[in-house]
Amino acid sequence: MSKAYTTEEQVAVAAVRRASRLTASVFNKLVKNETLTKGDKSPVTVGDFAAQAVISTILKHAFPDDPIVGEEDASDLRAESGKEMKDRIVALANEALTEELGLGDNENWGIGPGQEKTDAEILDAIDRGNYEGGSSGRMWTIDPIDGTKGFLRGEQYAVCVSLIADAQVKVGVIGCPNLPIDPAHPEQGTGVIFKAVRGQGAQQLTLSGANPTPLQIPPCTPATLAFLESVEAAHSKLSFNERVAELLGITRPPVRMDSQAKYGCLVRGEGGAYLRMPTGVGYREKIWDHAPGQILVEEAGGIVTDSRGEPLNFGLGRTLGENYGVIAAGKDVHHLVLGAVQKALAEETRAKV
Ligand SMILES: Nc1ncnc2c1ncn2[C@@H]1O[C@H](COP(=O)(O)O)[C@@H](OP(=O)(O)O)[C@H]1O
Ligand SMILES: [Mg+2]
Repeated sequence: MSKAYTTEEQVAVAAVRRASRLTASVFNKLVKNETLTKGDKSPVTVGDFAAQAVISTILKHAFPDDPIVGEEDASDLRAESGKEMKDRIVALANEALTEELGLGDNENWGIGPGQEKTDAEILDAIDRGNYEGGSSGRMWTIDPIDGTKGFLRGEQYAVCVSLIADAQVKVGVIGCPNLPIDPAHPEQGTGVIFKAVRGQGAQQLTLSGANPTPLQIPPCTPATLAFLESVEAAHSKLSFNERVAELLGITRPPVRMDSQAKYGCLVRGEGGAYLRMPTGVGYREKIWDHAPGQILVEEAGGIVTDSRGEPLNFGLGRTLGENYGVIAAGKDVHHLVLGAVQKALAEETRAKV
């Protein structure tokens, strides 16, 4: 019997590779040349839209009936005022879709030489990401540039795709163009793809699709643990992480990094636990920010829960619902981190009364 989700995995990897190459070229062509101190986010916007167009086009050709939950929508680009940006996006998306890459590509997926799309097709592809999500059936998630702040700083960001069926993540692919292939060997360069299929394990590849390496979270204790956490204090309550570290006797400083590259580093053993607690502004976590990471960690032998110890619920719509935070870690430390998180939460509650 053939393995489940083989085509889905191949399509998701092909889509993430092309979109990752596109984002790296947007950075080199646009971000480096534009004055970001003015707060001009247009390069990232162009990159986001074009990368979502590429992934969504590929998914539509391969799986025409599957709905998509994507971060972006094209309404601004359809207005006359969005024309210049739209033209840039269509050009970038077509460049990425038609590039000759070989390695697992397939003309039935709408990619390769001669596969240019019209403006309307590119805009429609972006808008296919408007699905509202839900607890039954298949759906894909796309986060074309996760960690936009990291992308603009030239640091970590990730191109993320997942397949969810009946609220369970089945396939997850995370492309990290700026992540070292092997931190112990910087001369090998950067550009990593993490992938996982339910029941079939997790692997790392290079962005060019080479050197598939199985991933298993290595053993860890509080003595060797460092928290992986956001760079942005607005995304995660970093002072809370400090208290949890204190309760666990953790002495290593946290590793701060943008995007779902944190999940990738966790499964490679660079850290030990990813802790993301809400900052209290009522923000709801988006499913595309955690679905690929969740399956990656679980398939590498780890556990992902919220601060109640409950699994993340991908069946509630575009968000994970009420925000109880995210704790991802190897089996040997997850319960310790969860216990310390609950203790720190109880302290906060006592301090309030
Ligand atoms: N107040 C908030 N709390 C938690 N996450 C938030 C947030 N505001 C934005 N985010 C999410 O945090 C993601 C980045 O996470 P990280 O800090 O781990 O890099 C953003 O993804 P995008 O960059 O794709 O928009 C965005 O979805
Ligand atoms: Mg994101």
